[in-house]
Amino acid sequence: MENGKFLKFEEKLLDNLCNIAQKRNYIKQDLYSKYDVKRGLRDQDGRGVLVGLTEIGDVHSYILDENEMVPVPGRLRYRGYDVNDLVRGFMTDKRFGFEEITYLLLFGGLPTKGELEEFVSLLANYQRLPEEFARDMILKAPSKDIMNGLARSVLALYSYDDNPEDTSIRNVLQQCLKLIALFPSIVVYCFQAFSHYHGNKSLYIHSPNPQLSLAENILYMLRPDMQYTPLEADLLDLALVLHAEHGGGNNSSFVTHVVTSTGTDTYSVIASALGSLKGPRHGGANIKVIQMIEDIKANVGNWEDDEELTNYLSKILSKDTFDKSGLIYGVGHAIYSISDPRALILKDYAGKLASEKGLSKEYNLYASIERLAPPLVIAKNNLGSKVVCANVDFYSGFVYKMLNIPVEMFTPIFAIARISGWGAHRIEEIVNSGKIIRPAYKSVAPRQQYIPINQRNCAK
Ligand SMILES: CC(=O)SCCNC(=O)CCNC(=O)[C@H](O)C(C)(C)COP(=O)(O)OP(=O)(O)OC[C@H]1O[C@@H](n2cnc3c(N)ncnc32)[C@H](O)[C@@H]1OP(=O)(O)O
Ligand SMILES: O=C([O-])CC(=O)C(=O)O
Repeated sequence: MENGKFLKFEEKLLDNLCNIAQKRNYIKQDLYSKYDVKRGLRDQDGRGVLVGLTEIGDVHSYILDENEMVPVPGRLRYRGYDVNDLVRGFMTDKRFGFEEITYLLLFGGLPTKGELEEFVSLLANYQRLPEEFARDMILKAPSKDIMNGLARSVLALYSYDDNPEDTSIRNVLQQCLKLIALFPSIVVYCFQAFSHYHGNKSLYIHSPNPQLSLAENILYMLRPDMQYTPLEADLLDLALVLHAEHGGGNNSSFVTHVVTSTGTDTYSVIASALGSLKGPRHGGANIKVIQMIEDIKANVGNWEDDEELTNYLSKILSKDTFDKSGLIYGVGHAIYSISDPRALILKDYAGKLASEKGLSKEYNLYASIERLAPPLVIAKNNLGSKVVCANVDFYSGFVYKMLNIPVEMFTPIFAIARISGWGAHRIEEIVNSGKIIRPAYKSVAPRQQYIPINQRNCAK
């Protein structure tokens, strides 16, 4: 078929197939309650269905009072340590925290000074990509999406591993450590390829510097002149620590457990987790928040007017504007209610940086949305007495923006952090050699008699 004709035929056929797919895949919504399906793996009261045990991360958001859930300010613990205490610890001592927290997540205890030094030097030795990897796997097929480039690179690393299928703890640990060390270079090179081939900018490929922390290396490789300030490196390090882990039930860590439970290799597992994190309802929300704020700035005449802002937020919720998903990004959380402790920390730094950089008006816009959006989300979704708050993705992008980090890097930075948690969860799943994860789906399709092809009617 000639090209023009094919395009018309294709368009009509796809429209038709799309209608059929929509209609034939629809399941009557009342069947979910009839069969007591735990949609989204949630119980009636919104709590997640208990599907596993972990010692890695603990997310706390309510207490039970006479069997009633009472919301409390959110707490996050890594291996039993409160994240606020961990952050205070390394920031007071003026050292970088991400490597130490990675050690804690993987090995279950805080390292001594000597243990940390050995661990840091191991990571530094793992941070160089295989010879020609950047040229062959990243620069030759630049992706418009850095998460896509990252996942593709992770899968490609399988081919450079002499022992990719070995799922012994020793081998998996080494694979995870190598990936943790390599993620900054892969992400930055994917970004450089994107900005050169899709943005017409000069191409910079700086090798990582083994003397620098992981956070410093991101900035060092990202910047054409390799320069960054201590404050920029400290804040990026803090952000990495805050994003490193969130229990076994968050979508990407659960994916890590699910895919690990099949017995597959580390590269397949981490690529799957990356696919999960990229989603706008999960880690991809940090990019969406920035786009949403730009959209609000362009469409709301006076951001300081609560009424005007509320009207626009309502239009976002009713799918009339912005990306028409009906979501106010950066708001709401599967577990937190009154507050997400990470959002509180990031908000604090966002406020300080904004006043230094003359961006207080924009900071106030964020703060207004944080105040105005929750009641609107609650009303729109009939959530009754539920409490909704800003999540980690709400202020993180604003902080990155003030550190001059490009928006395309936001979710990949989340991945650079969260791979520490994924590595720990993969090892925990293997050590405890769980069953293959395989929940049930009830079939609600009516039984059908086979119809020979010449007696069938067209789909309507
Ligand atoms: C790192 C992270 O993953 S943090 C989360 C990042 N994601 C976002 O910021 C996207 C915006 N927020 C959301 O979509 C949701 O709050 C989620 C996905 C984070 C959590 O969703 P749930 O666990 O379903 O939360 P919850 O039970 O409180 O939600 C109840 C209802 O309110 C809706 N809702 C919750 N938050 C929002 C929001 N910000 N905007 C619009 N609707 C919302 C949910 O979609 C859900 O509707 P449904 O019952 O029709 O599915
Ligand atoms: O726990 C969740 O559902 C989402 C998540 O990963 C986080 O907030 O860091």
